[in-house]
Amino acid sequence: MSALVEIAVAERGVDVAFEVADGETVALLGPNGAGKSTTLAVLGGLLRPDSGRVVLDDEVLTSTGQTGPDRWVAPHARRTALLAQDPLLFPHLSALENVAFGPRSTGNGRRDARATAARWLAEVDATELADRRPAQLSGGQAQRVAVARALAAEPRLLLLDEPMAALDVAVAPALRTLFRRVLAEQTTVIVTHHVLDALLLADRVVVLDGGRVVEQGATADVLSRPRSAFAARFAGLNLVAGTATPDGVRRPDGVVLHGTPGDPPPVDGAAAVAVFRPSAVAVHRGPPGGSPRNALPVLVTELEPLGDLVRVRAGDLAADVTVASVAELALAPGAEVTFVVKATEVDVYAR
Ligand SMILES: Nc1ncnc2c1ncn2[C@@H]1O[C@H](COP(=O)(O)OP(=O)(O)OP(=O)(O)O)[C@@H](O)[C@H]1O
Repeated sequence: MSALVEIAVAERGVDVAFEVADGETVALLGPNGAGKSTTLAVLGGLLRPDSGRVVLDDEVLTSTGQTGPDRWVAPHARRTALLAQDPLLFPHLSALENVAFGPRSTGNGRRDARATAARWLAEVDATELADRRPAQLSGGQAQRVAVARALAAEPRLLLLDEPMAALDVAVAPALRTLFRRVLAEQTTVIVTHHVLDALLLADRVVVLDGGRVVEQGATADVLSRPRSAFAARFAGLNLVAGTATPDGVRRPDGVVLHGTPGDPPPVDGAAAVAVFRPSAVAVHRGPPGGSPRNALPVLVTELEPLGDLVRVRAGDLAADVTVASVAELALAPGAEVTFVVKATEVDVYAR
């Protein structure tokens, strides 16, 4: 089941277009207010766009402001399933009855629906929870039952809105493993703020910012060679945007970062980005002496613990340094320092 999405919701400043191939999982990424939940709501039929269309294989679910008659398929008739942060199980039904609800409502007999529900509960390792009411389930258990309920309805398109966000960090990995298994063949759109979800679950990512698609592509490509500031930050990489020089990128302020041009190399003078890891950055109090390294004068904005290291943030840029060097250099917000990175650590891509 493949999906075509081209929608605009003027009131929310959202205007996005992307496709989901059959069996593919696409992650919608982006900062708060980017339009991710709005897009999911339109896909699930909870919100009507001002214009655009949503097409699942050959069936038009939504069509507004296009040539031809408007079309609108009601949420329950779309065969899409939405799983949100909060599992939203029916409180008066057992776990098994909750999961059987979808098969029942698509016309299956009671016995068949219960058999399907039992199969899905087993699939999510929740067989022993079958007779419990939602109030007797932990957050992680309830979310597993909600996953079974969503999948038992055999949705043509599964919509996941930060399904791990409300869970303990201890529970999230098990659920992620479960999703990895059950999403393999399922056409899915997932909204997430976690890089691991994108890496482990999504074939492709679509990055939204300010209601627009700013970048999309195979997950590994976008996260290792981000073109947008958001994707770089999401992937934990530094990104400097500017125009291409023969061996680097010139920032609007004239500072040039030298690096290794990607393939194909950006055209001289065209928009380009330089990408490098925070761990490749050394922090100096003054300009580095003599060597031909890249030097970026910056103002420290924030220090964050990062395992054994400290992430030194300077606006959009970051350097990972040892606790000893933070002490030695007396790093603190407001400190004027130089981020230094070797050209061999910098990759340059066309934007
Ligand atoms: N119910 C609503 N009514 C009107 N505007 C809304 C509503 N919900 C969201 N918006 C606006 O629509 C835009 C897109 O918001 P949306 O919730 O889709 O973003 P998001 O990417 O899901 O953000 P977050 O990561 O914070 O959930 C924002 O400008 C937001 O303020």
